Amino acid sequence: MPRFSANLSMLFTERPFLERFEAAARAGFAAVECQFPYDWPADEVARAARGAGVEVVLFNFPAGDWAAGERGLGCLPGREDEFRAGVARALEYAAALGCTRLNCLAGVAPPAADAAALRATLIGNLRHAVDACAPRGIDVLVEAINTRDVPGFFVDRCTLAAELVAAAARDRLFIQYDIYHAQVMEGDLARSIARLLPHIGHIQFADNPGRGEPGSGEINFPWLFAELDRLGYAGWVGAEYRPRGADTESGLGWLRA
Ligand SMILES: O=C(O)[C@H](O)C(=O)CO
Ligand SMILES: [Mg+2]
Repeated sequence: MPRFSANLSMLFTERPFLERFEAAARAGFAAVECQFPYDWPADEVARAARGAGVEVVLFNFPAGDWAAGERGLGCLPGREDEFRAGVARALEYAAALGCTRLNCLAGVAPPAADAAALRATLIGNLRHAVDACAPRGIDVLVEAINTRDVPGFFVDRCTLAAELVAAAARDRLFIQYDIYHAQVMEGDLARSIARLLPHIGHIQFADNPGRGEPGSGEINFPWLFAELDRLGYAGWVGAEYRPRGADTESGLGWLRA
């Protein structure tokens, strides 16, 4: 069985953020991740994780003005200083939390932007992030997000994420393979995971359609989880879905199974 982590930005949201760590531990998770911890002081987040006895395995670099529709700064020309400040902030949280993986969201391509300029900006930012993170023992990830949910997201396929990882040419830079986004955009999950496996540093999942828990849609998760074992994937697999019921616990049948 893969090693599962609970994404606390989507699971256990029936509780305040700092209480979700304990809830995840009680439900059987040894590890948690989140999208953005920055609304809470790093020492309070660290205390919650320590108190619950869970490892914090992943979160994202700051991603710009979320309320205004921004979904990452990685590919945005002219925003490099802000991206770098975000890397520094993420590193402070990572140190407090003992977290060794940080995910870069590329962002939404501005209308009529030059794709070559966006790509060059993203590669430069990924190199900067790795150069800042690797000496601290932290891996950097880049994730593909589907453009049905986030129209215009620059890195829309895992194949593109893989190309960017190769182009940036840095050790400790990996793909964050989100099974939900990959199913929407590319399908053929097992073959694609097998092909990209040496470059995958973290996996996340939700079912499709609806981004619900395993069993709510079309993906055969028992088979796919067994396949991750068969392929020898040893990293974390993050549950990043919207629970269907009012409480997260009632939708954890897939974990018990
Ligand atoms: O939406 C996703 O799949 C990402 O993992 C994320 O953290 C964006 O908020
Ligand atoms: Mg994801």
